[in-house]
Amino acid sequence: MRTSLLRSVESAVKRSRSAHLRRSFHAGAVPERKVAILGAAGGIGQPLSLLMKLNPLVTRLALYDIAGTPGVAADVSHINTPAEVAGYASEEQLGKALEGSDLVIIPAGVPRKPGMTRDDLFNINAGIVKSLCTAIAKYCPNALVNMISNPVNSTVPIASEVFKKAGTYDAKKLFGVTTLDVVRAKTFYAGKAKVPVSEVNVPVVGGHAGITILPLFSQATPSTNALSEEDIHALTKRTQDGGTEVVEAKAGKGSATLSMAYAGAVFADACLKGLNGVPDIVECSFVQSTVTELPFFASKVRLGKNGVEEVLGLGPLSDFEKQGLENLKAELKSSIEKGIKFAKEN
Ligand SMILES: NC(=O)c1ccc[n+]([C@@H]2O[C@H](COP(=O)([O-])OP(=O)(O)OC[C@H]3O[C@@H](n4cnc5c(N)ncnc54)[C@H](O)[C@@H]3O)[C@@H](O)[C@H]2O)c1
Ligand SMILES: O=C(O)C[C@H](O)C(=O)O
Repeated sequence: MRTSLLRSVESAVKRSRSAHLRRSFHAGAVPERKVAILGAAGGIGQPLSLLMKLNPLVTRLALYDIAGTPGVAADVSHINTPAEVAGYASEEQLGKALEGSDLVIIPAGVPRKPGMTRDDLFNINAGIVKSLCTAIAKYCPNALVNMISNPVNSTVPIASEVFKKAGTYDAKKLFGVTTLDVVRAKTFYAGKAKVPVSEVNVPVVGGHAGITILPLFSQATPSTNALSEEDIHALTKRTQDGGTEVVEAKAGKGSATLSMAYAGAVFADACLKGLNGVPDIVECSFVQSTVTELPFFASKVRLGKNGVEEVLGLGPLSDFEKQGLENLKAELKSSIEKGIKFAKEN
């Protein structure tokens, strides 16, 4: 009788201890994180919402769009992962969607059709980004912002100006998402160099349009002697034209959505890990920078508890890359200035 009583007390104590350990582990090691996706019902937004619902670091997922959000939110919410999903479907609900967010991902805006440049999207997307960033400044001024909407070379400067005007700008928290360029460079390099794609790393610097996209294949790992100069030039061109390759293949039905959702989810996961204090999280991103004379530039960035912890330098460049760097500066400078001018005048 006594032994059975003792056993049941012991097991109750054990249960309570392990419940306590579980609670303190959740409270201490994995903080609650709210992620908002603006443009969640779009070509990128939908698969990105799915991928963020699968991310164990996300506690709450706010899906906002001007059309189609209830369906996407209901659909994604049925997936049996912990993140709680809520849909927000009109401008009046934008504040609720943003409140308490740690990370806001913006894939809102129009995509390219064949024959267009990313800059051709400026007239429509600049206004969309400006109004969304005005709301971010109001409702979640401390959130990290992952800008996907094109032209990234201009939308990131627009966001910085909107935040400056609102008095909330923190350069450490604003990121242009260029991860898709890295994803492409890794894939194309692995195919050509015949190395396992999962082991490949290639930094991509500069910006996110045409020749402003500069993959640094001289720093690619695993390194190889198997590639000729001609191969490197062709890989560079293919990476720079990767977006156009998809736009043409989709023949008027938009631009990259699935690979972009993957890239966006990879970058968002890196941001969340940085926020949670995971050390040595490094990704390329278009951020405020002193790496060159340009005020914004994509390079490797170390992510931390406040967003950007360190903007890393370019490392040694080949002569071909040095030339590419000089060639991209004029276009990137003018796209940055165009964004700043728009935000100052509107
Ligand atoms: N950074 C990159 O590497 C990268 C890659 C691919 C696409 N993009 C860009 O991402 C953007 C979206 O592409 P997509 O294929 O998903 O387009 P899409 O048209 O399929 O979806 C865009 C969504 O944005 C929504 N939207 C429009 N105005 C809005 C507003 N004010 N607030 C909230 N939502 C709004 C639309 O309703 C739509 O659901 C485009 O600008 C595209 O060029 C960037
Ligand atoms: O090419 C586009 O217009 C979309 C995006 O920027 C991409 O690189 O795929």
